[in-house]
Amino acid sequence: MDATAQQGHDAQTMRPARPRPLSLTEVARLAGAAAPARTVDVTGISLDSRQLRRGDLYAALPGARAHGAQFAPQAERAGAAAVLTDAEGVGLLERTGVDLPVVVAPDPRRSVGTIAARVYGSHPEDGTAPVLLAVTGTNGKTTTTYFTNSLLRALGRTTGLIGTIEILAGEQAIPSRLTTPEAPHVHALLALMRERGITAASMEVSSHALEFSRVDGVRFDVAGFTNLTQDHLDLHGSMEEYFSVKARLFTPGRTGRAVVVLQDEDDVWGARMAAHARAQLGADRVDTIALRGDVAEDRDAGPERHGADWTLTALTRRGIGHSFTLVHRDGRSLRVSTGLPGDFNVANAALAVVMVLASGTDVGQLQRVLDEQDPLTTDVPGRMQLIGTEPTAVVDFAHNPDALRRALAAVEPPEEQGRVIVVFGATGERDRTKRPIMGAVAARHADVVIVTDDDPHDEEPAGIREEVAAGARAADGARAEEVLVLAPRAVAIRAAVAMAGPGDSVLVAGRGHETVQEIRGVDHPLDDREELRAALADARQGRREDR
Ligand SMILES: CC(=O)N[C@H]1[C@@H](OP(=O)(O)OP(=O)(O)OC[C@H]2O[C@@H](n3ccc(=O)[nH]c3=O)[C@H](O)[C@@H]2O)O[C@H](CO)[C@@H](O)[C@@H]1O[C@H](C)C(=O)N[C@@H](C)C(=O)N[C@H](CCC(=O)O)C(=O)O
Ligand SMILES: Nc1ncnc2c1ncn2[C@@H]1O[C@H](COP(=O)(O)OP(=O)(O)OP(=O)(O)O)[C@@H](O)[C@H]1O
Repeated sequence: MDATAQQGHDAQTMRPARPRPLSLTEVARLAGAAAPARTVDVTGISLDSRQLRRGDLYAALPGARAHGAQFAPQAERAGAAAVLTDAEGVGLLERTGVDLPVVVAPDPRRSVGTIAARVYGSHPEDGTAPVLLAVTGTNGKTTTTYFTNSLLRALGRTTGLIGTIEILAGEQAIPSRLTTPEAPHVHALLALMRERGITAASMEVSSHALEFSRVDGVRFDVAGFTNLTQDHLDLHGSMEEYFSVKARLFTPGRTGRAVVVLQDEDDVWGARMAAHARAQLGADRVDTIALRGDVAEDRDAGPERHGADWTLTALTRRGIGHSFTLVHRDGRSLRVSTGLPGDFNVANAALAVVMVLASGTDVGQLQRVLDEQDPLTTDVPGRMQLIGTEPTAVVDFAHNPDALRRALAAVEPPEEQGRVIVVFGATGERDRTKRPIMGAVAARHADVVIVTDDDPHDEEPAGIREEVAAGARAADGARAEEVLVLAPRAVAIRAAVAMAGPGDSVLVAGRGHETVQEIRGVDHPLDDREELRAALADARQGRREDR
């Protein structure tokens, strides 16, 4: 076992075995700062004193709660070789009495990625870095990266993955903390992947990552866009700003090619992202996928409504999933199927296929792999995960209005033979505006709405539940007969199962693969899949005893 593997199960500690020492003078140059009075070589970079290793550059950055310079004494004790900070940080450093060489840059966060790329050698010039695929968008990033990972493996590649659920940089899977890790970890992981012989990697890129420079210095081969719907307005303020942050990924410094999904004729964001990508990268470096034929007919309607390169046709149900054909306007076509339920997984599967093609795969080879290995029928933990039948019981990660609407549609019993019962809540201290909207979506698409807790964080849980339930009660055109408010979550799940008949569907939404619920800084073990499984088993047992 090598040193990095011995560090255990935390992605934050994973580093390549052979960093490339970098002088502080070079650090200053990369940061656009004056040369330091004292120079020294650094062999790593960290923006967290708790994860710092001997010889690292400590990037002391301003944050929402604190300024990193406050933690410089801890960084010094951990063996920091130097500090990179801003003007405010210098003042704080002086008060701490830390005696390390310092580089002062106007906006140091913006140079962390470039410095990390150099010191870890994540993008060597000899072209031996893994082929890198990025997926961004409000929903579907995790699923699409699981799909690209599975396709690339089926094609014989040794693959890596960075995303919300886990990080794969070799044999071990490491649970993730963030959808996209901080820039030092991203570059360390990419360099480590190369050392371990990984030839292709898929990565989720969140809007937080783009806003906080977590993927600066990363050059992707192909970037994919799933969709843009309401979420994270607490960070971005407006949909326009949210779009412009996502659009940063589709620029020449960050990606070679782009693949953009066009949902339907009303999908302004997809059409705008395609136009933006074409303007930035050149039309021949962008592929669009129209999920419906009528979108493709817009080909000559101007840059905003540029028609699609690929059109999805012949969509049919296959088990609980779908099969379909992707047809290129030059006549090429691919038959694709996925065993994952939901129309949105058709979109995710199509995006994954076109991204893998765009990364340089031959159509014939890809078709063979699709036919022979069924790579798009792969498990994605907590995404439309079927826990039981009779009633159909599903755990899904839907935690915003669009995802919830689509997940509810996907669990609809055939021909109105049963009811839909949904259990969900909303996260505390995040986008409050989506709470009543999610309540209304649930009331319009489910027969019974059970509002409960998600991760309240430091917010009062009852208040969050009430905001969601108020939206459900006030919804126009509501289908729900009942809106119940029940907590804790395990009790809400049991109540849903207790009222479900064999032909009904129970959807437990919002937490997917998560295994702890955070309330006032304390993590409480909670896994929706286990709770639902246990509730179903008890209900079965109860029925047996009643007989
Ligand atoms: C809004 C946001 O992204 N915040 C991240 C950010 O926090 P911050 O800069 O405000 O940090 P702070 O606590 O004020 O501390 C300031 C600085 O001191 C450092 N520090 C702090 C304490 C200490 O003992 N030593 C130390 O060095 C911190 O590393 C930081 O650089 O930097 C921290 C350190 O890297 C992150 O942990 C933290 O993510 C928080 C936990 C978070 O929850 N982020 C979420 C919202 C997020 O990024 N989510 C997206 C996906 C969203 C989605 O699609 O659903 C993601 O990509 O995961
Ligand atoms: N293409 C899509 N369009 C709309 N909703 C989707 C799509 N794909 C998945 N979903 C819904 O969104 C939920 C989250 O899916 P997934 O984890 O793949 O997305 P994500 O973008 O990675 O989300 P997050 O960043 O919050 O983890 C799913 O559980 C499902 O309900």
